[in-house]
Amino acid sequence: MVSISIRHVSKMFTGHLALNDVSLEVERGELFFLLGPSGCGKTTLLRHIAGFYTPDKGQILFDGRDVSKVPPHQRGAAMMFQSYALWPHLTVSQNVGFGLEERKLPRAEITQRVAEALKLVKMDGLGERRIQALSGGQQQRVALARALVVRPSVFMLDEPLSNLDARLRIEMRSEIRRICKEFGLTGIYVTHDQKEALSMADRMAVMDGGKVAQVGTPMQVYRQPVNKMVAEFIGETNLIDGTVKQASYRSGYWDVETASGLLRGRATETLEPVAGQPVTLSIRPEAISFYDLPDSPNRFFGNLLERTYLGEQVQYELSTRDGHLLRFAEMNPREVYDPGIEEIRVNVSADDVLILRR
Ligand SMILES: Nc1ncnc2c1ncn2[C@@H]1O[C@H](COP(=O)(O)OP(=O)(O)OP(=O)(O)O)[C@@H](O)[C@H]1O
Repeated sequence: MVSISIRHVSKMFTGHLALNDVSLEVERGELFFLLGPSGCGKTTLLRHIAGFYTPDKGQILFDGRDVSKVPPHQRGAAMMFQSYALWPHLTVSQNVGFGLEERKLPRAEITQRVAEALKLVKMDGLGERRIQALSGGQQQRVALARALVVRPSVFMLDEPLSNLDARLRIEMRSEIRRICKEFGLTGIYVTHDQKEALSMADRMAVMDGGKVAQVGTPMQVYRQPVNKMVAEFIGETNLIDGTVKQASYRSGYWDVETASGLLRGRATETLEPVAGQPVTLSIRPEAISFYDLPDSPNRFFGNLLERTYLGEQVQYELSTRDGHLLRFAEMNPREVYDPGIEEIRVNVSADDVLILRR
């Protein structure tokens, strides 16, 4: 188990700044996610940690030791790619044991460690199978075993689940997390799938344009996004522009003038609003309800445009009086409302109206 420090790392690719002064601290044994839209620099950062790239500026430290110029195979890190990169002509055991053969370990130890790794990923008994004779999910487990068999101190995963179907992806999320925790691995996991990150991460960094926009636990990032980009990227949200009018009688809450009238919201930890400040309000769809909410001054009136029934929830679109489109969701719906209904009123608690810097 090692801790990883990334200190002021920048990387330029042919006139394009792929990483712009990135600093992060990853704790020992932590499963840390790098998340963000395509091209934001996630893979480039992961490759720096793995040692495939050297930073133009800054340092990467493992347990306080500068490894910026240490080659990949001397960093004690293992990497798992989206494309598994298994050898189709070898058996499962041969694939898993390949790294140990290269290190010239004794035969008996290789056999024992391969068997252990296969057991860990629930593939025991399938060691003699050819790779072609495996399902996508099983191939994924073999790739996992192959990465873990060398007992890495840092485990890096680059979109490891993107080739799996939806059901397997969900199953493998908890499997990978279990294995990382059982092994006590420091894991760095790259994905653009926010559900994967929210469900698996101890902490995450949301990246944008080569910079770190926010670092936090899944709940911190979801509940306290620092800006519009993070609020929109992590989960769905409704954004409404407005101007801060005054502090409300409850401390931490503010009244904001918007085209939909006066709305009351709470400021995030990183924002101390002042009267007259232009802000954006973020309201999650699941926070909006048909029902009156206690202590809620926030109401929207409009016509129901769309309805999507999804079983555990029903999603609606409301066209508000002032011409906004408001998306909202009722969880565990016992009844549904038809599109076309006019003059509907929906409510949202001040706790769920987040005031963000504009
Ligand atoms: N070897 C390279 N040479 C030149 N430009 C590169 C190279 N690798 C990445 N880039 C550029 O650097 C930026 C960051 O790329 P990177 O692959 O890190 O993004 P990403 O966040 O992992 O995206 P994705 O989710 O699409 O994989 C992109 O603009 C990309 O085109």
